[in-house]
Amino acid sequence: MTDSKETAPAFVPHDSPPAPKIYRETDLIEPLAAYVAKVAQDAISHHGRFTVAISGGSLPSQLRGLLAPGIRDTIDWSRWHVFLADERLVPLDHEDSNYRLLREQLISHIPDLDSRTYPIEASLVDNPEEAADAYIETMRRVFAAKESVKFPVFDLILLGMGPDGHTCSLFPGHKLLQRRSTWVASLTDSPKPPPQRITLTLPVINHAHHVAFVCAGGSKRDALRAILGQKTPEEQEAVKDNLLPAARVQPAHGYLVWFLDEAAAAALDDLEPIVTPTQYKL
Ligand SMILES: O=C(O)[C@H](O)[C@@H](O)[C@H](O)[C@H](O)COP(=O)(O)O
Repeated sequence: MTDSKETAPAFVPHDSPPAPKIYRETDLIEPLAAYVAKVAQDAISHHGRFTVAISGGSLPSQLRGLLAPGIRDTIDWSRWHVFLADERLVPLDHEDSNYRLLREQLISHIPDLDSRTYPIEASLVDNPEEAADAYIETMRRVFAAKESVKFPVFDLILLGMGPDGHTCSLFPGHKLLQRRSTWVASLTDSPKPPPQRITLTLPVINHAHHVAFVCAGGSKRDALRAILGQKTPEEQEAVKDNLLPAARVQPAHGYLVWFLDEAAAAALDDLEPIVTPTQYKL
């Protein structure tokens, strides 16, 4: 079903956040690029810059539509500030590095964007806690946050989700899901390798103006149904027990959207009209 009245991304906080919007796309690349470009443009018009945090996995490559000439040239890249939503603690040129991936797929194609992209401190990859603290300091510099400012407010956080419902490096049942005040946390027991990582915490994610999940493929079927469908009592318990971290992503005053390809959206087909995926329109 096509939604012809797409609302423009906004930066005015909501008192009560709207229900998540679910976009179903045959190919995610173009609509995702159009969406990110629009959120960026609106952020820059509203407050002069665009702060974005981006996860790893397949996400950096799904952002390649931003480099298509018709989109790339419309973006004011000089106002972008790019963070890693989570990062594996490996050298920056390591094949597992999310920064390396993002740099190769996007950052290195845009002149000077590297100077406004914030990788982890390379010398701290063997010191997870210090790496997390150093990343908080980096964020504080960019967000100019005084000690009294509780959380940074990203314009956009782009996330993937694993088949187990993990997002960022927040894994089912992990104690990091309880963090209430830390901006960035470290872990040394990630079930998805490599085990040592840092990650934005749930309160930071839930303070963002916009959060978008990008999910492709059928492997996430069960998690998608549990999160976006009407929940069975068991699924409601699982959310309470932190077994589906992605279900805990609920921006308090912002917008949440899901970009699903056909294979992922098919998991929701028999849930209509509870869940009606639409197409993204500018
Ligand atoms: O560093 C990581 O491993 C990621 O940030 C992780 O949270 C990822 O986003 C999901 O596992 C989905 O990955 P895919 O998009 O590749 O399925």
